[in-house]
Amino acid sequence: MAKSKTLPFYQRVRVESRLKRFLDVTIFFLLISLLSYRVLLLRSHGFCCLFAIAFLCEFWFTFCWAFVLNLNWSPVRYQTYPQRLLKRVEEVPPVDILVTTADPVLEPPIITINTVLSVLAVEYPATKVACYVSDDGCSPLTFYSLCEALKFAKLWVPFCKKYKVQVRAPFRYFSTDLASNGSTQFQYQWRKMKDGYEELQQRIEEAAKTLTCGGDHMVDLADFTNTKSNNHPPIVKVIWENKEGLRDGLPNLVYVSREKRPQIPHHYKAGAMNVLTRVSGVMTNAPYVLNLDCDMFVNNPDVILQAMCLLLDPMIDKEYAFVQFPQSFYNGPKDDPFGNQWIVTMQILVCGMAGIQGPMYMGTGCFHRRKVLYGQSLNEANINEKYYEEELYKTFGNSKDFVTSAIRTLRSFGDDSNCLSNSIKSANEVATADYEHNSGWGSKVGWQYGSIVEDVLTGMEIHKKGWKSAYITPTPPAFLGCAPSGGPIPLNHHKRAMTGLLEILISKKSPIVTAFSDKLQFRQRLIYLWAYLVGLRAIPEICYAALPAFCLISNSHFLPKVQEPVICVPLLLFVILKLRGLLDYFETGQSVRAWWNNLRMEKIQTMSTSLLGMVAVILKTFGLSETVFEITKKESSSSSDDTESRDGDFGQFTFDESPLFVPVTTILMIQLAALLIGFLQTQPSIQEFGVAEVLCSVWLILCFWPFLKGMFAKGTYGLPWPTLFKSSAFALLFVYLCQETTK
Ligand SMILES: O=c1ccn([C@@H]2O[C@H](COP(=O)(O)OP(=O)(O)O[C@H]3O[C@H](CO)[C@@H](O)[C@H](O)[C@H]3O)[C@@H](O)[C@H]2O)c(=O)[nH]1
Ligand SMILES: [Mn+2]
Repeated sequence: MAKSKTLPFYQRVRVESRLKRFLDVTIFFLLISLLSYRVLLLRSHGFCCLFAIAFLCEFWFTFCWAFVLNLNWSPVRYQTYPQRLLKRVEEVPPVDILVTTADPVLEPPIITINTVLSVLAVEYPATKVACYVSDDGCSPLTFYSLCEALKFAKLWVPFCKKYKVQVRAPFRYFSTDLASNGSTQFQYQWRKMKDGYEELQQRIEEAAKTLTCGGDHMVDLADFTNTKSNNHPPIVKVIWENKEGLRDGLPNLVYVSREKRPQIPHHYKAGAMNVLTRVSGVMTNAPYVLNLDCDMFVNNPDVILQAMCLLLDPMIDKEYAFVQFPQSFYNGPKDDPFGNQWIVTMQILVCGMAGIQGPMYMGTGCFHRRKVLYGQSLNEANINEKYYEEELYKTFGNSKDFVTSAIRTLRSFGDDSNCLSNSIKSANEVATADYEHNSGWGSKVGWQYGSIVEDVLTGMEIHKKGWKSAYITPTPPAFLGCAPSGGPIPLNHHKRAMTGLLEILISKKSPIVTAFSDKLQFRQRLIYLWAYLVGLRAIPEICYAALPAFCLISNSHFLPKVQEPVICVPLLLFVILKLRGLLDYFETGQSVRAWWNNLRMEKIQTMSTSLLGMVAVILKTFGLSETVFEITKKESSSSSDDTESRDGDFGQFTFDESPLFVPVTTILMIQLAALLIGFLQTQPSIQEFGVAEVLCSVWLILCFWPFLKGMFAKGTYGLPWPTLFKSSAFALLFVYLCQETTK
């Protein structure tokens, strides 16, 4: 008995592998050897532009590998024990769950309400949960859907709790057939629920048609008359309040559409999160905040307890500022053809970060301590005298109610839930468009502005204060979202990330600039730098890809010839590097195919999205354009015909006229042209044949296979003419220049 009192709620387990360490170090030494070879060559042959470029690229690769080495060195995993927590903690703390949605077309409300339903049904006392939905689209359809979802929730939530349903997002739950082994009562209830959900779906579909022409609805939509998504007053509506305080009832549900005015910047998701933070602050003010994207439903109903194991452990030496769960996806196509299931990243790379100061904040599926979001540093135990009232108003804005709530938070006072309907007025006040004017929101407190990857930036600012973060990977996965399939969407998605990461690198908050004034751990700083530098790697990658082509066309070499012993170095490097990658895929139970798909997508992404991300940042720096948060289209694969069409074009690439496709098509054409020219030229003198260069070229063509197919396919599966035209122009120019320089 006494022993159970001292058992921790969680354990941090080191999971490093000797083999991987050995391979990582070997790769690093091979890279160094390659560099030394270049230096020797430059010394004996004198300066040569070709070798110099090769040297610079390889120097970059070595530099990056040092970061990777750091990342993979000491991974950890967390093991949680929720049962111990339940035994020892009498009253679990409240949590505010913040969900963002922004566009009823790109993010169909049926997806959002599934997330909301899964939130309302979590295994946690209903009195301790409040769900806030931010709607940046100011859409009556979203509001209507939420109201309808609430009616369904009154049946759904008790059903889930009674039968211990695992997946509590109805569209996923009903995507598998009824198991025949349940009791008859369960079977009856199951059918009833399924019918109820289908009706809900129908009502929303109908509303989508009629709302636009002003149909009559059971829900009061007066607030939405004469509103435009980018021009409207704040709308805060309590959809449900758990007035009686029933632990088994339904959690509070609040709809928030912050004020938008065309001339006032709204800072996209970061802005929406800050409004939600304030609205929830004046309403329920829970000490913990979980935020979810509208497509990330709760897949593991125990998730809050899991997080609490880390946040509440009495034996924690240093408090964790936030607890991040992995971003995982449902319904991923087999073998991850678009490389966006992130399995290795989530299961291996992030564990590497967890072994240092902690994972980055990934924007969704993360529990934050509210006081940390309010700017508290580690060891600054409670709000102290230095916070004069005046200063608080300066930081948090001019709402008395909000500042009062913030003081409670910063002083770690207990529960202070208000009656929701009484706080509507202050909620509207803090959701106005100019509320943040001249305040600390977006810089000192809350979600950070200045980059379209607000999450990484916000997390870094927290780490800079000396806080740690933790990472839990429970089975079944805590949250599941939808990953975009095929063609342009994942590339655009990636481009946005690249743009945002570069924005941080060149900003005032860059970890290089603040190196002497912040509390980032050295190795954690390297991790952030590595993430930001990824955005720059298009240049060395593209240059390196051009080298073999150049050599084939101009009949020269940048790699050792086959008969030279030193050829072993690049050869071994290549083989070990690929095997090392493969190891991670085997470890996470994936196939060789998945490894290959990810490998080639990474190549494709580097050369297209990183490049265009760089261009976007350069344009922003010169004030020529602004970076925009383009919302990713979410597929509602809830209906069965959707799944069929998905299977139909399974894994196929689709293209459009986006400039994103030009760089890769160009490089592909250059390789093809180079091989052709190379073979024609080397006929007479077999001696000069650059085997290594040919292999490089062929390897690239294999990586770009979907594009090669796209050059000959039709419709959306084919590369459009303008893209082909632009790319061939660039490729011809390259060939011409190569021949000119060797004349
Ligand atoms: O003006 C906006 C734009 C977006 N969103 C919401 O932001 C979320 C993420 O948008 P999405 O288009 O799905 O972006 P992703 O690239 O999938 O998001 C990843 O990258 C973002 C930026 O790094 C993170 O914030 C996300 O959590 C992370 O999932 C969605 O819920 C949107 O509704 C808003 O609320 N307001
Ligand atoms: Mn998303």
